[in-house]
Amino acid sequence: MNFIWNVQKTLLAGQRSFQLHLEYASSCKSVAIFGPSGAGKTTLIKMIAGLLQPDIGLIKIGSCVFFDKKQKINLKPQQRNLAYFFQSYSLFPHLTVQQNISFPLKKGIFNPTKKYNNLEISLLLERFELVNLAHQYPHELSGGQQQRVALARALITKPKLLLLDEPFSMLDYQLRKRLRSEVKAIQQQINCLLLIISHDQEDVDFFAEDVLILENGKLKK
Ligand SMILES: Nc1ncnc2c1ncn2[C@@H]1O[C@H](COP(=O)(O)OP(=O)(O)OP(=O)(O)O)[C@@H](O)[C@H]1O
Repeated sequence: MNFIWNVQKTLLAGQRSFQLHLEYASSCKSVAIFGPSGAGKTTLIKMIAGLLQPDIGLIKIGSCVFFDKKQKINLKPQQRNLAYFFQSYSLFPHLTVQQNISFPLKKGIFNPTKKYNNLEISLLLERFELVNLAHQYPHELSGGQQQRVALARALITKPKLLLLDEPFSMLDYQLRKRLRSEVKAIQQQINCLLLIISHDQEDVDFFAEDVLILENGKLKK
């Protein structure tokens, strides 16, 4: 199985409480999570990323147990070998496009230098149509250009799991189509699993071998 989880989580905000209980197992490589606003999609993906701890349960991705309450296993986000692209992605404002993309590769305390270059970065700049913007700073970019930089940054470490939360929302139709193909090609090349949250049916049709429909913290399907 590639994806296994059985998790429960209660979130409290004032008088409101949201209860999530999801059980799933699949040998698919790409799964889409679909559902109305507030259904629990981001909550689930945050638990998989290690940013939110389930109250009880188990999360196993590929051969790696990320979380197991009974066995007291809870890997840190950086131990999970994943990349998480989320809606309010933030680029480092003082770093250029190229430096932002290479940031996850940096070793030690220094930021990547502007001259830092390697083949992977050049390829990603090309694939995400960022070559001409390599030396610009985030505030000089449009929303869609920033989104592409954040996607390239997510992929540079060749993660085993790619978590995408509305990855193409800021892009126009044609660019969206091209980038879907690029992301899929990279996914196949680095052989990683993919979980994608999207309200766009075309994203779902393009990527997903299986679709999970969430409603009010439960699986609909
Ligand atoms: N930190 C929190 N504390 C309390 N409740 C929260 C917290 N985060 C989210 N919730 C609640 O949990 C529920 C699920 O939120 P979640 O962000 O997972 O939904 P979603 O399906 O991703 O929605 P959207 O499509 O709008 O992003 C919502 O009712 C939300 O108000």
